[in-house]
Amino acid sequence: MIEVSSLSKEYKIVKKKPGLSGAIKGLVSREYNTKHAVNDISFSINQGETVGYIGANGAGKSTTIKMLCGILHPTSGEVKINGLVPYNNRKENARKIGAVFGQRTQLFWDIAVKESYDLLKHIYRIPDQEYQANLAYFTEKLQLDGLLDIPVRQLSLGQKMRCELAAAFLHSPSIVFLDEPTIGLDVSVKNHIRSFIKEMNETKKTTVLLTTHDMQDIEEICSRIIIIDEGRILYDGDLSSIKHKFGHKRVIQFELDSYETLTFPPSMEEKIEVIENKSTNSVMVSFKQDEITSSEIVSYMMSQYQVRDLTVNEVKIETIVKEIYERGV
Ligand SMILES: Nc1ncnc2c1ncn2[C@@H]1O[C@H](COP(=O)(O)OP(=O)(O)OP(=O)(O)O)[C@@H](O)[C@H]1O
Repeated sequence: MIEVSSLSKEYKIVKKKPGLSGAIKGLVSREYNTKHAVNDISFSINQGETVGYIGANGAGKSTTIKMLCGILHPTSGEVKINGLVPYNNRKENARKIGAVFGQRTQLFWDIAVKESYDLLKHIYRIPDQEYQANLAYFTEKLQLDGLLDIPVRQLSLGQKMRCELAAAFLHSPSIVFLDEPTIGLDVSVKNHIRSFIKEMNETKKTTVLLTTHDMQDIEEICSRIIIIDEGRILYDGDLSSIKHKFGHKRVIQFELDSYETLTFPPSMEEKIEVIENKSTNSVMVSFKQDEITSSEIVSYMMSQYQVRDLTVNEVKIETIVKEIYERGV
C-alpha cells in the first residue's frame, strides 16, 4: 500500500545575476528562487491497483516518483510504502519495489543481460528457485531468448526495454513504478509491454503506478488516474467516471442495407445530430450521453432499418485530459 500525505518538494534554484560583476557577486552571496515542484499532495493506493499518474511536462510526476522510491527527501509531508518511509529505509524499500525509468537503465551497460540479472539476484538476495522461475517466465513472456547473452549497449531500444521490465520484476516486487516505459517504442513493442504489465498485475497482484504521456498506455493498463498540474492534484478517480463526466459526446456509426428515407421520432430528433451518406448507406448519429442512451438509438434503428454493422466510438482519454488541463475538473 502507498500512502502519501501532504507531500511537498521544493527545489532551490540559484538566481543568476547578469554580467561578470553579477557572477563575482554570486560567488560571495547567493540568492535563490524556490520551485514548488510538488505542492501538498495526498493520495493512497491499495495493493493491486493500476494507477496512471499523468500531467504535462514539468508537472511534478518524476519528483513524486523519486520520493516514493526513496531517491529524494520531501521538503514536508510524508510517504509510506507498505508502512515504511522510503527515503529513511532505502534498502528495505528497494526490496519491495521495482522501477523502470524509460530514459535510464538499471542494467549494466557493458555486460551481458543475464550477468546483470545475476548481479540483481545477489543485490536483492532473490532465492535461487524464485530467480530461476521468474527468469524462465519473463524469458517466455517478453521473448528474451537470444537477448540474454548480449551486452546492453548492443540492444535496440525495444529489446532493452523488454530486458528492463524483466529486471524490474525479477525480485517479485509488490509495487512497480513505471516512468515512461513505452517512450520511443514502435506500436508492436508498446503492445507487448502493455500486455506484460497487465498480466503481472492480474496474476501477481502487483501494484502499478505508471507515468506516461501516451494515453493509450493509460487506457489499456490503468483503472484509476491521478492528474497533476503545477505540483497539485487536479483529479484523482477512476477512469470510467471521468469518461462519463467529460465524455458527453458519443458517436454511433450505422451501415445500413438500402433504404428510402431516414426519419426519427421528434422526441429523439431533438437530442441527436445526424450525418447521412446516401451513397454508402452509412449514418452517423452523435448525441450527449446524459440526454439519450446508445441503446435507445440502436433499438430504434434496428426496428426501422436493416442494420448491417454498427460501431460506437468512445471519447478519447486524450481529449478529456486536454479539457481538464484547460478548464479544470
Ligand atoms: N533537480 C532540480 N532542480 C531544480 N528544479 C527541478 C529539479 N528537478 C525538477 N525540477 C523542476 O521541478 C518541476 C517538476 O519537475 P518533474 O521532473 O517532477 O516534472 P515531470 O512532471 O516529471 O515532467 P516531465 O513530464 O517533463 O518528465 C519542473 O519545473 C522542473 O523544472
